[in-house]
Amino acid sequence: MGSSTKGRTVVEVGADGVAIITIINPPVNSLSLDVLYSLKESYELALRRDDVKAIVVTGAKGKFSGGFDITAFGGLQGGKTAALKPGFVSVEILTDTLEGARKPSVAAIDGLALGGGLEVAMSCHARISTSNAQLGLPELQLGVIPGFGGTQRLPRLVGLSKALEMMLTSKPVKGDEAYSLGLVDAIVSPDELVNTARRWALDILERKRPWVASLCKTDKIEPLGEAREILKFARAQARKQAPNLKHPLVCIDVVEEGIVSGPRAGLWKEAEAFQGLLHSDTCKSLVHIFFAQRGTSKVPGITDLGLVPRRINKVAILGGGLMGSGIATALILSNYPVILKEVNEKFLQAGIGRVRANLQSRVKKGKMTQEKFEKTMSLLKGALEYESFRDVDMVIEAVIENVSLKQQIFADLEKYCPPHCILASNTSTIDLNLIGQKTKSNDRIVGAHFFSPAHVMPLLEIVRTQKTSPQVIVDLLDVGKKIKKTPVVVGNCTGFAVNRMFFPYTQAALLLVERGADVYQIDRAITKFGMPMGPFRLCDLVGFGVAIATGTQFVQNFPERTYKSMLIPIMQEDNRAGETTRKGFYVYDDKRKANADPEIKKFIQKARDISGVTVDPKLMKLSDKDIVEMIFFPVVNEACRVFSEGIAVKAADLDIAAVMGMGFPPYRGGIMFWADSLGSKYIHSRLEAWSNMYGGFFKPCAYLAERAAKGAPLVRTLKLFLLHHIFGKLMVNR
Ligand SMILES: C[C@H](O)CC(=O)SCCNC(=O)CCNC(=O)[C@H](O)C(C)(C)COP(=O)(O)OP(=O)(O)OC[C@H]1O[C@@H](n2cnc3c(N)ncnc32)[C@H](O)[C@@H]1OP(=O)(O)O
Repeated sequence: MGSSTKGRTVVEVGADGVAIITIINPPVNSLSLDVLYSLKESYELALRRDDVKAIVVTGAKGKFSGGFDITAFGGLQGGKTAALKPGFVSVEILTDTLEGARKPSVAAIDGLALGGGLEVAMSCHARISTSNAQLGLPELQLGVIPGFGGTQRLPRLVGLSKALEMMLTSKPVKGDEAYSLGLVDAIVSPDELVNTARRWALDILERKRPWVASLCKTDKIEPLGEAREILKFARAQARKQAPNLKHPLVCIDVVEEGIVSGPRAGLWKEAEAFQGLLHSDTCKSLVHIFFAQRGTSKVPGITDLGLVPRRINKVAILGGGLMGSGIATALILSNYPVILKEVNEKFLQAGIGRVRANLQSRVKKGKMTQEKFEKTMSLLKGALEYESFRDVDMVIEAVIENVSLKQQIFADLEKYCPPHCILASNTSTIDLNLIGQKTKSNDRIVGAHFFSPAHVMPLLEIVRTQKTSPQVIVDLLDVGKKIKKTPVVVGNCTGFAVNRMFFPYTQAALLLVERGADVYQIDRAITKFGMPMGPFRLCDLVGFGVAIATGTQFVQNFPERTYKSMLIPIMQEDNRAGETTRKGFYVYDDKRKANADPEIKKFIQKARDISGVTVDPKLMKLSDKDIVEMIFFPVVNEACRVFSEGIAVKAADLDIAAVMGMGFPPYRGGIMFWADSLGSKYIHSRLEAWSNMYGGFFKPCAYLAERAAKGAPLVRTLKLFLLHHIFGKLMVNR
């Protein structure tokens, strides 16, 4: 491989006359431009050589291909890489060279065939797969559509409904399902894969098996009238599920073109649409999220030290409440033996019952067999004493947010757990230094902040103090990966990254309502923007008790920028505490459907009287855009503080924290990415103006002011940021 090339294919011709073309581009054999050119050359070579009778395409090291090289998107978008002629890959290489070849070819698929990878495989004349291989077209999760013929070939192989489902959900299918769908022609073990494929290719040549060009198949495509109905339904679903996204609709249009005007016309429409979507903001945002998510487990100064994660054989959890039982569920689901400790038998049984219910719901949904359920449950043991903690490697404390209780627990843990044991707390707000104050074990104390429900939500905030050892972080990152969480490593402060960024979200909403804005218009505007729910609906869901407890932490720690509204406490006094009491900002019917409640006007008036604020006519007729900005710019402001204080090392980590912890729409790229799309100057000027009108809550922080003054983006490159930090420290130390 030349030093400047990225990946290649190699050709090896066997004595049986079958040329094996292997894609080599670690780690996932992605299809870089170099790989694609090389694939074309390898095919041309195999077609030219008289000793080659048939062809097998496969991927090195048990992975067929993870699809088009996503790292190349940036270059194509920024014009640094010359744009490919539309149709160059889908028509010239895959259709004319591979599918149109006068020698048969078979794809031998192990590991994964995703996106462009599956599109290459579908251009071969047959596909052999292993049962565990993953096959899919997940391009829509990146804001584009399949661009190498997938929109045309997949419907012809598996039928329109299934193809649309696979593309619109981006969910791959396993080899076995692919076989039953007709996407692959046989399932074999990895050892037999290439040999079966080469035999299959020769059988095609000898007309013992059919020579199928997927693009010409018609048997799986529904008659036109029926197809139109399916497409209509898919469009309605896409509009409902993702009203802010255009590319799912483009995908459906492109599929339709192939059905109405023929696959060749479909290929051209696909090629043009792909080029257009590649340059969309949605694609740029989603590609950013793709890499940001993978970047969270790369922590400078921690994961680059060459430390190897230690084996965690057994975990203990303190507290079987909602959080503790959720964490226990997540751990046993990934085969960790768990001890769940409670203070008495009644609480213990309730905790174990919650874990059981979590697993049973998977059985009910058909996601788990009864046998697996029993096996998983057997990993959980209950305890009332610390005796069984003598051989645990990690403890996660998940008791109520009470500092002295936690201090006592950590002092006890130090006595009973082995000296190597990681002592983690699931606190969402309390300073970890305070929690560990009565111990000498601060190097192994760490925050493991899960989000509720812990066995479902994908984020794990790993909180390090200045004393937490890098080994402990590396260990916890590994556990996080094994239980399928996306970890974000952050520094220690009130609320850490997610809750700290999130607190202005509700605060801004309360401020606006007290000054005349409408509760329900705010929630509508925010959900239209793409949040799963608005701030008031969220308060109802979380419950007013929790909202008041966390709010108090922020009032105490950041008094200068906390908006002190009495609205929630006043409502709570009147026995409205959110969804659990069936009354909060909304009223809830038997089916838990939220309905607006005109009664809340009286509570708002009361809160207004206490704060002494008056209604501002301007805030009574805010546009949706104004609402989004007044709610989210304070969030951006806090994110800037979190970033500039070094609580998050990378701005991209905050993007992931916002998407996975707050439900910020990924297609807007996360909080900092979105802010930069609007510009620091604009955000600063808006905050400054509101700060003059409505007080310190909106005051832009120093970092935001500095970036705006320079007209610079909020996100500095990591290199510059680290230089700044190191240089700053040197200056302080002088
Ligand atoms: C024209 C075409 O139709 C357009 C396309 O093909 S677009 C691409 C479609 N393909 C995809 O969307 C697949 C994206 N990749 C994935 O879903 C997952 O990475 C995977 C299932 C392939 C592997 O998952 P997993 O084993 O958990 O490893 P994961 O950490 O995600 O990836 C391993 C590395 O491969 C990289 N990678 C994965 N897919 C890649 C791709 N298609 N291009 C470039 N790099 C890729 C990741 O960035 C990561 O790099 P890092 O180690 O430097 O962080």
